[in-house]
Amino acid sequence: MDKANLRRRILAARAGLSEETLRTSAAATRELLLDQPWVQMAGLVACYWSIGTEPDTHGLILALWKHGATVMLPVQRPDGDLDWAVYDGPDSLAPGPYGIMEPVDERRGVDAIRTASLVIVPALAVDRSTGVRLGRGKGSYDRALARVGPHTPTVALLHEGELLDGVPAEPHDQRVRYVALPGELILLGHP
Ligand SMILES: Nc1nc2c(c(=O)[nH]1)N(C=O)[C@@H](CNc1ccc(C(=O)N[C@@H](CCC(=O)O)C(=O)O)cc1)CN2
Ligand SMILES: Nc1ncnc2c1ncn2[C@@H]1O[C@H](COP(=O)(O)OP(=O)(O)OP(=O)(O)O)[C@@H](O)[C@H]1O
Repeated sequence: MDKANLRRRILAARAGLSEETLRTSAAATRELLLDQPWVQMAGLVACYWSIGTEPDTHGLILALWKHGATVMLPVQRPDGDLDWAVYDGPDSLAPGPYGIMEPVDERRGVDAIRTASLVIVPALAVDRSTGVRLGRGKGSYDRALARVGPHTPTVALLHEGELLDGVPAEPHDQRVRYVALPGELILLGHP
């Protein structure tokens, strides 16, 4: 299946998830991540402000922030690349492109992600054997993840059924090291 069809298939499946499933999945993923020492110890976390049927991050972000971590969220640039700005509580956000909430804080630049100690990204699917990530098709996270060093943990949040045996990959496609499913955190074994 090509990328466009796979995206459509996954978005259609997500559209069928109940509010209840979205809520319980988010809680399970949040607790699982917050239980990891390497998550608890991360001082600067790059995350995303979830929308619609994406794996929900709002509770996770609030918990990380309350715990004392600095959380950066993407700020969409017109060229498709991602700038970064710091979350400072629920009142620090305003709607940006695609209706996604973005921090009003100063922009830290596209390279700010290099300094994160933990990177949590949205994905529509991840390849179980290679870690290759399928995104929304704008290449934004391919550019952002290309700046992240090999020792920084990268985690894609997925719903059940989105960790696949085979995702179409092109040379520019970036991989993630972990996937977090509701109730299951998986360290992918790719080199
Ligand atoms: N929450 C979130 N923030 C993000 C991304 C993302 O995928 N999710 N991005 C990743 O690059 C960037 C924004 N790029 C985006 C590109 C396309 C669509 C998009 O196709 N949206 C659908 C509706 C989404 C839904 O409800 O599931 C649309 O507009 O029809 C969204 C964001 C940066 N911030
Ligand atoms: N490093 C890069 N610099 C500029 N453009 C890029 C880069 N990486 C990918 N692109 C472009 O982005 C477009 C979309 O790529 P692709 O379909 O692989 O996105 P994706 O990985 O699914 O989505 P995303 O990265 O936004 O989550 C492609 O046309 C690709 O050429």
